[in-house]
Order: sequence, then C-alpha cells, then structure tokens
Amino acid sequence: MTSGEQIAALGASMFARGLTFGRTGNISVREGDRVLVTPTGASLGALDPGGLSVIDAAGNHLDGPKPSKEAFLHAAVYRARPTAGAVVHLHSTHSVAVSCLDGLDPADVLPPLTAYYVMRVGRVPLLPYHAPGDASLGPLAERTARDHLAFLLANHGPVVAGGDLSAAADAIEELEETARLFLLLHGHRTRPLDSEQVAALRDRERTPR
Ligand SMILES: O=C(CO)COP(=O)(O)O
Ligand SMILES: [Zn+2]
Repeated sequence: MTSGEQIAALGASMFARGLTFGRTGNISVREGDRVLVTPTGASLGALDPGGLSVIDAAGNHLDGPKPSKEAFLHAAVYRARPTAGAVVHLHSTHSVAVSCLDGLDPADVLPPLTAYYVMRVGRVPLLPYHAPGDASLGPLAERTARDHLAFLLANHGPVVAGGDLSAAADAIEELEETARLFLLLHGHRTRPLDSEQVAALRDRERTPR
C-alpha cells in the first residue's frame, strides 16, 4: 500500500468507528523530506489516496490541494521528533470532553489507569486553547512534542505521533479509550497504577524485545 492509500484506509476506519466526524481531524505521513497530509476541509471518511497535499517539515505547501489548517502542527511534531513517521489529530469525543474539563493538571491530563495507556501513550499534557489553524501554537507544540508522544489541545482534541501510521493510530485510540474510562469512572473510587508499576512499564518499553 502507498502512504496515500494507508492514510485513506485509516481515515475511513476512524470515521466509520465514530472516532472523528464531519470534516474534522487530519492525518499525515512523513516520507523523507516530504510530508503527505490530508487536505483542508476533507472528510476522513472519504479521502482520495491520490489527492493528498504535500508539505515540508517547515510547513511549506509543496504540492497538491491546500493542506489541513493544522499542517503547521504536524510539521512542528516532525521537527521535534526525528523518529516520528506519522501524526494523527482527531475530534474523538471522550478526549475532546476531557480537553474541556476545568481543573486538569496541564502537565498530565489523565491518570495511568491501565498498562496499555502507559505503554502506548505515556504522559499527555494540555496545550492552552487556540483557534483551529492558529499557527502561533507552533513553537509550544514543537517544544512539547520533544518529550511527549501525544498532547491535548484545550477545548479541541488530541494530536498524537507514532513511528508509523499504525503506531500513531494505536496510540490515539488508546488515548481515546482512556479518556472514556476516566469519564466512566467519575464519582467511583479509582485505583490507578502506582508509580512503581508505571516505572516498570516504562523500563520494559525501553528494553528491545
Ligand atoms: O480538525 C480540524 C481543525 O482542527 C480540521 O481542519 P482541516 O480540515 O483544515 O484539516
Ligand atoms: Zn481539529
């Protein structure tokens, strides 16, 4: 499958499962110096694999239709994370709900409820509200992405990187399910993983298997 076909297949799957809706969300894949990104105003449910936009890591539009208004965010993540091969942004409902909560710890929005959340996502910070496409968020996004795989845009939604598209998809789905669990558990006495359990999982993830 070409990268364009992979992006279209993932978009269709995310859309079909209600992980994003309408004409929201955007997906990109890095290929060397070029980044293939979904066009602005596209439905992730109906992407044309041959009709994607091309930008560079500075966010410049190189080819194809006008890129996503969040292309600058994707470019910022690629500059910050040399190992990132893909970036996904969704308006996934439970993650967006968490991004609207008052009183979150902006350094770490969700507790480590499950092992897979720790293994696939890690610590997720909250970036302050900016209107969609407001490129003044770029420098903070770039600094944040250096040591975070994922971040949450306040009153908006998640942005998640991965070594490749399937890793980015796994991580953003894990984040969405953890946000759902967090909201489901509201009002229940909850026992997240303790710091030793979290540290052991982080060590294990660093050990090549
Ligand atoms: O999610 C979106 C904005 O945050 C969708 O915008 P684009 O259609 O420009 O990608
Ligand atoms: Zn958005």
